[in-house]
This record gives sequence, structure tokens and C-alpha cells, in this order.
Amino acid sequence: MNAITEHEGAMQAALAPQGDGEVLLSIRHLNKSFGGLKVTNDVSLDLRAGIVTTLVGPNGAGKTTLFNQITGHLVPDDGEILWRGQSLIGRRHFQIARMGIARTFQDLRLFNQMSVEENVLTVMEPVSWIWQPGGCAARQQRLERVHDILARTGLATKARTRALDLSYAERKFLSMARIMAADARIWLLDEPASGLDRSSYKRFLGLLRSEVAKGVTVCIIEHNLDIVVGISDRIAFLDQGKLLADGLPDEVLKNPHLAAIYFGDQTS
Ligand SMILES: Nc1ncnc2c1ncn2[C@@H]1O[C@H](COP(=O)(O)OP(=O)(O)OP(=O)(O)O)[C@@H](O)[C@H]1O
Repeated sequence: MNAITEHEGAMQAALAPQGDGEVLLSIRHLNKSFGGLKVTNDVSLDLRAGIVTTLVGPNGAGKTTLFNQITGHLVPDDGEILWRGQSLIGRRHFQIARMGIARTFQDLRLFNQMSVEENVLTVMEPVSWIWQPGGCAARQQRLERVHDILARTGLATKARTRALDLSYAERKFLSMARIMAADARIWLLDEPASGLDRSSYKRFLGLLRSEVAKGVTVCIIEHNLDIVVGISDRIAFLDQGKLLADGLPDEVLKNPHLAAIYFGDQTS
């Protein structure tokens, strides 16, 4: 870690320009500790519209913890998170979701006993038990949209299958279908392709690329280098809670010090 610290200045100086998209999410001097362990250490990072930013770093670097603070599942100790200029600090996770920030979880958090179709519908009908705006016609429209999303995620024939009965890859794609239904401005994806076989993750890459081309902004936590290289516009590299680099994929991945940390972790 000490060796890395020496090189931080040089790496930060070599940062690529951020691009000219609107800054959707701005993280400023964010800190979070668990007991004596600093898991977010003075992190500042901008996520811009239309950019795919990948968070990489060894296990335990603090990537998921950063997502948890953005989405209101954890409260930072200090620092600021601005969504299009508005502070997210102190807001509950469902309020943040309604502002246009959607996420997936490593453990997927599907409704196991519900069908695939119902899993996606619940994203569109968050108050369906109390009130269904528009009645039958609106519900029919939502169903048509669900089926369109299921077709795009390769789940068309599984609409009536319980989430519990899906294969691992199908569950991952259902998680993607749910986030596609959320109509969010930005997607935070926590290892969405982990454990996928080669053909599934190629399909996943194609899906993600086409959604990004339609205008969705993505921040993705990913360990699979093929995915990282295949999808990233920018890479933010975290280690031990610190943001060590934020730049173009080539610059970050070819940095020998970061590679040592990254591959050291991969082979451990
Ligand atoms: N609720 C918690 N209480 C205590 N420690 C926690 C908690 N959540 C995370 N940690 C610790 O914080 C550190 C960062 O964890 P985090 O899950 O954010 O890392 P990560 O970079 O996402 O790792 P991975 O790539 O393995 O998912 C780890 O040491 C983890 O054990």
C-alpha cells in the first residue's frame, strides 16, 4: 500500500479528461468506517451521463460499500453525494431509487416465489397492492412492456417460471430485466456478470451495450477483465477504501502498480 501511495500523485496527474456529459452523480470527500476499518477514505468521483464507469479493485476494496452509500443503504460518516446537484445524504433508499438511481445486488434479491413476469412487474407497480393507476388498460401496457424486456433479456419463454426455478444465468438476467423496468437514469450494477459462462456474458455485454446506446448511464462493479475492457468508458480503481485512479481504461489497466494490486488479488 505504501508503494502505491507514492505513485498516487503521478496517477492522478495522468487522469484523462472526464468527457463533456452532464455530471449526474458527484461524490465529494466521502468517508465511511466500520469500527477501526476505513472502507471509504476521502473518495471523490464524478459519474457523467452516457458514460460507463467501472469500479475495479481487489476484494474488500470498498466498491459495494460505495454503492451502498450512494443508494442510501448506508450513511456516510462525512462527505457529500450530489445527484444532479441535490444532496442524497439523509435520504432513504426508496427515495433515492425514485430519484432515478437504480441498482442490482450481488445476491440479486429477487422474489423467489414469484414468477419472472411478476418480479419485473413489481418494479413497475411499487404500490400495486393499494392503488393501480389507470386500471386494466394501464396494467396491460405494463405487461406488454414486461414482455418486451423479457424478450430483450432472453427470458421470454420463462415469464411464468418462478424465480426460484431459474438457472443461475437466468437469475442474473432477471436482475437485469428488473433494473431495465425501473426507468432509472443511472444503473449501479454490482457484479452483474459474475459466474456467467462465456456465451451468457457475451449476451450480457450485448444487452448492456444496447441499453447504454439508448442513453442509460452505468456504473458497474466488475472483476471479469473481458467485461471491464469490453464495456468501460472510464475505470475507477479502489483499494483499501481509497480511489487510486480514475481514467481511461488503457491508462488504468496498463498501470503496473494497479495491475500488481489487481492481479495479486485475482491469483490469491
Ligand atoms: N456492514 C459492515 N460491517 C462491517 N464491515 C463491513 C460491512 N460491510 C462491509 N464491510 C467491510 O468493508 C470492507 C469493504 O467491503 P466491500 O464489500 O465494500 O468491498 P468490495 O470492494 O465490494 O469487495 P468484493 O469485490 O469482494 O465484493 C471489507 O473489509 C468488508 O468486510
